Amino acid sequence: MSGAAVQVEQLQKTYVVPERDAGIKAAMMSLVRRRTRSVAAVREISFAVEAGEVVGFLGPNGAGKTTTLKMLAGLLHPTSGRAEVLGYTPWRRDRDYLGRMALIMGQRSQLQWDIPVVDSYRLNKAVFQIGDADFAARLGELTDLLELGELLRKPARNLSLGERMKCEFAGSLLHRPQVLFLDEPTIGLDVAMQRRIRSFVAEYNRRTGAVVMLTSHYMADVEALCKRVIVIHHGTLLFDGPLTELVRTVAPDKTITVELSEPNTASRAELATLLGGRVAEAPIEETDTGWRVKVPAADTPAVAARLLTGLPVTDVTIEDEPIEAVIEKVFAVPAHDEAHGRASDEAEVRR
Ligand SMILES: Nc1ncnc2c1ncn2[C@@H]1O[C@H](COP(=O)(O)OP(=O)(O)OP(=O)(O)O)[C@@H](O)[C@H]1O
Repeated sequence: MSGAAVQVEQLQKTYVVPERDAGIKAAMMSLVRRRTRSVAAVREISFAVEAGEVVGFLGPNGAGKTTTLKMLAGLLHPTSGRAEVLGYTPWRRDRDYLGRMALIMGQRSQLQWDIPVVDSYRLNKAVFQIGDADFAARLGELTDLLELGELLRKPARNLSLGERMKCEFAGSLLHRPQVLFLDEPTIGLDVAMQRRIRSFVAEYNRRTGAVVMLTSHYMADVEALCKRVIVIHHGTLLFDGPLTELVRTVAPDKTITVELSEPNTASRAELATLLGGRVAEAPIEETDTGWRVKVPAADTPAVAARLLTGLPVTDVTIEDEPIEAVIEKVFAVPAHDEAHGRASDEAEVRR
């Protein structure tokens, strides 16, 4: 495999789940003949992440994101395929590997519920064999960065969700992992706390050069942190590249809004003429104070210039399609993955 920090090749995970119809007869039958169903959660995905990169791992519910992160964190064995993280095969659970990565899940606490947070940290200190001086220095740094202060003395069960997440981060980073897998780290947090966690992740990446792979349903997280995104859907990799390229490909238009000193001085037909050429076919919408038009991104400067010279414009704004809308379009691909000749997500198997 190459020297990338994370290298994934043809990774697959199929869960086999028992299946039974309702009723006593079905329960009896299942004793002699077990019926199972296989769920293809991750299908032959391949990608590589270089040291220092922050990559957004996107997909709708059930796409296979958590399953992939769990394999990379060594919590699950794949059905087939290969992965190396920092040169280790994660599911061999090499002690050195576990000491160099962290998986933080927004919906699962890794802190001991009933003891003060700092005592949970002391347990981590022992597990990861962190020296006294390193522990004190790192805890001091993380306490400052995340403003933990008094929280360290409280049991985790007494913390608010946002406070707990800050403490989860600090606890998971005391051993200075070089790879961070973050699964919905801001889920359920208020906007201010989301921003706090986001800037903390960016700062940790900047200070340590750690690789970060992040799943989030909040596009603000992705926009703020990830230049590159990997999109999976139905377990299949749909896109891997710069976020800007994804936006350009899926939403190639920009919206220009002009406010006029004398609203509606230009008729729709006049405006269309002013826009000219194929731009004239773009959707034109009348607003209370002027017009809003959608134009191909490449034509934006020329169109804006024509509007500015041809109309009594008092204000002009040019916007990309909101990232949420872009991602929604990406996810709107059909459930059936014809390109791979698969008829369905789930195949029946009997034994
Ligand atoms: N332990 C399991 N046993 C059986 N099926 C599972 C198991 N875990 C996940 N799945 C199934 O595998 C598929 C992928 O699930 P996964 O949790 O990886 O998706 P996800 O992209 O993380 O979704 P979400 O955004 O909802 O967390 C889904 O169809 C899910 O129902």
